[in-house]
Amino acid sequence: MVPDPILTAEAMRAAERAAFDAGVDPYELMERAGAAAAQIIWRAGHRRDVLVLSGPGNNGGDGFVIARILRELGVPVRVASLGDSRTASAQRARALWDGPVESLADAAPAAQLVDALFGTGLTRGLDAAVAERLGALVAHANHSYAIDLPSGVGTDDGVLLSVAPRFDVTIALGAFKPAHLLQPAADLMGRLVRADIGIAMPRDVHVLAPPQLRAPDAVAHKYSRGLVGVVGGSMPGAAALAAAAAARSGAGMVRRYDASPCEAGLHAIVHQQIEDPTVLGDALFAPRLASVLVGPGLGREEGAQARLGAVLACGRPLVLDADALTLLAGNVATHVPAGSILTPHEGEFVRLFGDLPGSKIDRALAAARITNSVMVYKGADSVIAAPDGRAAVTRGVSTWLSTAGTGDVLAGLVAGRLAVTGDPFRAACEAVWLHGEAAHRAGPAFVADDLLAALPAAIGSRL
Ligand SMILES: NC(=O)C1=CN([C@@H]2O[C@H](COP(=O)(O)OP(=O)(O)OC[C@H]3O[C@@H](n4cnc5c(N)ncnc54)[C@H](OP(=O)(O)O)[C@@H]3O)[C@@H](O)[C@H]2O)[C@@H](O)CC1
Ligand SMILES: [K+]
Repeated sequence: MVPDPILTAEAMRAAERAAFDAGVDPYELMERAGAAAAQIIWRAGHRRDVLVLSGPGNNGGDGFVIARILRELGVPVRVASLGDSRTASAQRARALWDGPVESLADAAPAAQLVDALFGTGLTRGLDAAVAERLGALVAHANHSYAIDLPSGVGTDDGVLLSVAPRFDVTIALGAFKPAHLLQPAADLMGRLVRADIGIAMPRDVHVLAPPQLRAPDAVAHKYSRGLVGVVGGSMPGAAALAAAAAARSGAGMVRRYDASPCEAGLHAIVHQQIEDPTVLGDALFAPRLASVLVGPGLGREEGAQARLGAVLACGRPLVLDADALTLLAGNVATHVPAGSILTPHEGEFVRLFGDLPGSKIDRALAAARITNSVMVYKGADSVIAAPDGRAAVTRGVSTWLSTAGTGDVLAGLVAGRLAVTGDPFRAACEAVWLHGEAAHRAGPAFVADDLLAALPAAIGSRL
């Protein structure tokens, strides 16, 4: 499956320039964008009156194309603008609109509202009066559509430059932009649709796509399918959740190494109680271990630090989560073996990497480069980033995942998929997708344990 690209405003302009260099007429691109958006609005099936708000740039130009096409389709359309159109393409689109143009301040509401005020060219927040008028017109409409982006959001980082309303539908032109996926802007998008405008684009940064998984082959055995080690510590519950997720990830076998006695858990999981970090280190040198997870339930006391040290020295592919990340603060650049996977949430990320500049995608990529490892930067808008510049961003993840233990389940899944695939970026992407899919299948108000039962079906859906 070809993943959906995510481009910054500058990368989008570069793709646009490349299309022009290849012979595409600049106005033709605006026609394509406007026509694609008009078709989406038309097909949404609401043919009641439309008010198109048109800004000074090319986003406003798209608005005039949309207005003209919808009117040709028989929809009653009015246009309100913020003033003159400033680009050649927008002026041409405006000239082809043969209806009146009202002022934004005076325009009466309509059943359908199209926001074509600002897109990727927005550099600062809207004037308060404009933002307020936009909000009022959206609130009045039964159906609202944002063209490319809701006016007021920062394209590249998803911050709100001014107050912006929530739309029913957002039509991303050409590519998704970071704001479509990153919070808080992502929350305003409503149903997010991408309109193809037929230009080539890089896909290093993309929306997390459903993975293509494989059933074990005929000669598979438990070791060839991947042996996962889960190193726990003083709190066995979190390690038990992680180990159970690893056991249902498609891996062949899971071994737990805890400091304390193990309470009853899955019989399929082998448990070893090892308190001495030297003995733990020796156990982890087992050549068959295809991945080792440490962090869930590790604790933060001195003994935990020693156990973490044994893991960092073991030479197996690592997944570092939870307490392991807290213990690594201050040493992350020097102590994390290259090729590991780190799974920080916001607080852990800041403790590890401080105040890195840029969007969440930029920060995840920078952290991946600093550690030469894959980053799973968790949240409502999780970003998976690799040191080579690839990144995948989640979309539409269940908000019910914000409950205790779901991070432990994800960490176990990541370790499991790492044991299966041997490829950190791919493993992280597969695990994050399966985790989100299991959450959808678990429905509302689930507990982390319920995700475990949903995992086999989530895997089955991608075979
Ligand atoms: N790239 C592509 O492939 C394609 C792109 N297309 C479309 O083009 C859109 C990008 O167009 P764009 O670059 O003209 O920017 P846009 O968002 O319309 O606004 C810029 C204007 O607003 C102004 N301005 C900025 N902030 C302001 C504020 N707060 N309050 C007031 N004014 C403000 C700014 O002026 P200045 O900052 O200089 O004052 C400038 O005049 C993109 O989102 C998509 O819809 C498609 O047509 C075809 C394919
Ligand atoms: K817009």
